[in-house]
Amino acid sequence: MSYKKIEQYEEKITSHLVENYRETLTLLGENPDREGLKKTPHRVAKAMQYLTQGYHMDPKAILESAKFKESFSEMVLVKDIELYSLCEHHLLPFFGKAHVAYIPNGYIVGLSKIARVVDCFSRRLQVQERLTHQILDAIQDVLHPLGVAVVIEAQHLCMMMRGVQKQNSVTTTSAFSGQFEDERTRSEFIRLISADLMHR
Ligand SMILES: Nc1nc2c(ncn2[C@@H]2O[C@H](COP(=O)(O)OP(=O)(O)OP(=O)(O)O)[C@@H](O)[C@H]2O)c(=O)[nH]1
Ligand SMILES: [Zn+2]
Repeated sequence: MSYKKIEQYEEKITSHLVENYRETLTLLGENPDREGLKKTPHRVAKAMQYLTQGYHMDPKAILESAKFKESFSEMVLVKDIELYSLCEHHLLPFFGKAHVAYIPNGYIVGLSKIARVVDCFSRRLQVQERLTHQILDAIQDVLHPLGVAVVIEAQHLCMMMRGVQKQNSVTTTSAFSGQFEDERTRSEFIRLISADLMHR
């Protein structure tokens, strides 16, 4: 599809979303024509398209774009990558941090690309477990490293604002491959993500 055609297609989707959000406001008992709400359907449509833009991103292309041959073979850890996602059950946000490590096997990757892969999968409708595995699989498939580890700690607004209403619960999910399945390597990773090294 040409750039122009993609733009036209996206505008069409936006205008359908706007119509839907106008109707939603009415169904919720609001008047979508009152001053403060006039532009709201358009704003929400744009916001939701932004928050789900990950569907149009290719995580493998992101990683391939900065993959470098290198013989370094110690653990590389990018921790505290903030993430914002939407739970697929309620379309409410969940947010927190991802910690991602890999052990290179001939190739390293630009560090920012790891954070971009986290964004690429976060900006979709998700469950935290699948998000964790998708990040691991993308890195595994492109870099073929000796191992990958992903830990995500997140709070879910669907558990805080509604439903069970627990304000302080944090959900931790993890996925490990290769050398991280070994107890010693995994413990080293856990020690590093738990340590406040920057502030010593
Ligand atoms: N495993 C998993 N569950 C999630 C995630 N995000 C939300 N949930 C849960 O999805 C479940 C959906 O359960 P349902 O019983 O169908 O929905 P519900 O009636 O709205 O549930 P309550 O939240 O308990 O009121 C809830 O238990 C949510 O807490 C996630 O990332 N992973
Ligand atoms: Zn939810």
